[in-house]
Amino acid sequence: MISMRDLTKKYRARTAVEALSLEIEPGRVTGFLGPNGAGKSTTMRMVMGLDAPTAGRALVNGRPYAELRHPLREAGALLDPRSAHPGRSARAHLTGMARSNGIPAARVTAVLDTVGLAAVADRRVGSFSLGMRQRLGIAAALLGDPPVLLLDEPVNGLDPDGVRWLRELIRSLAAEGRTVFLSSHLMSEMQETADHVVVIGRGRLIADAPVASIIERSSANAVRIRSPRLGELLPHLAAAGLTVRAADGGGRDEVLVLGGDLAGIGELAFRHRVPVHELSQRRASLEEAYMELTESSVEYGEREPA
Ligand SMILES: Nc1ncnc2c1ncn2[C@@H]1O[C@H](COP(=O)(O)OP(=O)(O)OP(=O)(O)O)[C@@H](O)[C@H]1O
Repeated sequence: MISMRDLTKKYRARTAVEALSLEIEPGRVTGFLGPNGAGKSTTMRMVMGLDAPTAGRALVNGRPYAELRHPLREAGALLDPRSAHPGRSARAHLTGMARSNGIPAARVTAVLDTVGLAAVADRRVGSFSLGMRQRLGIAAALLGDPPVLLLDEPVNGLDPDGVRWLRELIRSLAAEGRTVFLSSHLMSEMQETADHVVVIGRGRLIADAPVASIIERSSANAVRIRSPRLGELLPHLAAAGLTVRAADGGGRDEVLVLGGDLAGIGELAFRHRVPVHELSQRRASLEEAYMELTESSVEYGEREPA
């Protein structure tokens, strides 16, 4: 379990993280989302005791990270895949960590196997690709078999097989009852992996809710309706207070109806004797829901021309 209470970090005049209060629960994958510069890495660094909060606090299993007796056995993190020394082998890197944390050497072999680096364990880390470094960072996070895991952009650099492997690993870690806190900019991957998401923008909390309810609330949920006499139906939809917009990639005989449900719209068409050739639910994606939530808090990057 990770708890944050009014967690705040200021860099001179800039507030990177502002009064975040959150409980990251065990037994599920919590995705951590936000635009570039929103404060995700800073938050994770404060949880792991690498940055001191300006105000508030972050607790891991009820205590500040710095006060944990066996930190690697309580929380593991992948924060920077470049943190391993390039001149050392993967095995030497992990063995050093295990030794200084009282972790049995057998764990090194076990985690190298888990992340698929057993065959290259004795090669210098400097010769590793980004994906291999990510795997090594994940091995380091898993080394102490901790109940809490923080992974900052772990998908970066992984090939499609690697992405899939990581998704399954993350899901199984949460299924074992661990707390998994994961940041990523890949929304489709997050939708597949996370049970719950925390969204921040400009350091402030925007949403803290199950993935399903974040998607449910999106205005991109709609009913697609196709009819050869669509023109007759449109005034009735408007009279029922429903908004209509062009269907993405659809023809002139179809529209998306916002704010209604399948049954109601089907019955409306039936009452007015308008034939319907298609009536289907269009579900929003996490990406669409996320875009709406963060629209006003994007600081960096391109904007749509006005
Ligand atoms: N050491 C530092 N000194 C000054 N400002 C910093 C420092 N570290 C982070 N910041 C600022 O704090 C803000 C939050 O940065 P952070 O890296 O936590 O965001 P992020 O959500 O992880 O972004 P990204 O998605 O781009 O990785 C940014 O405006 C950043 O410039």
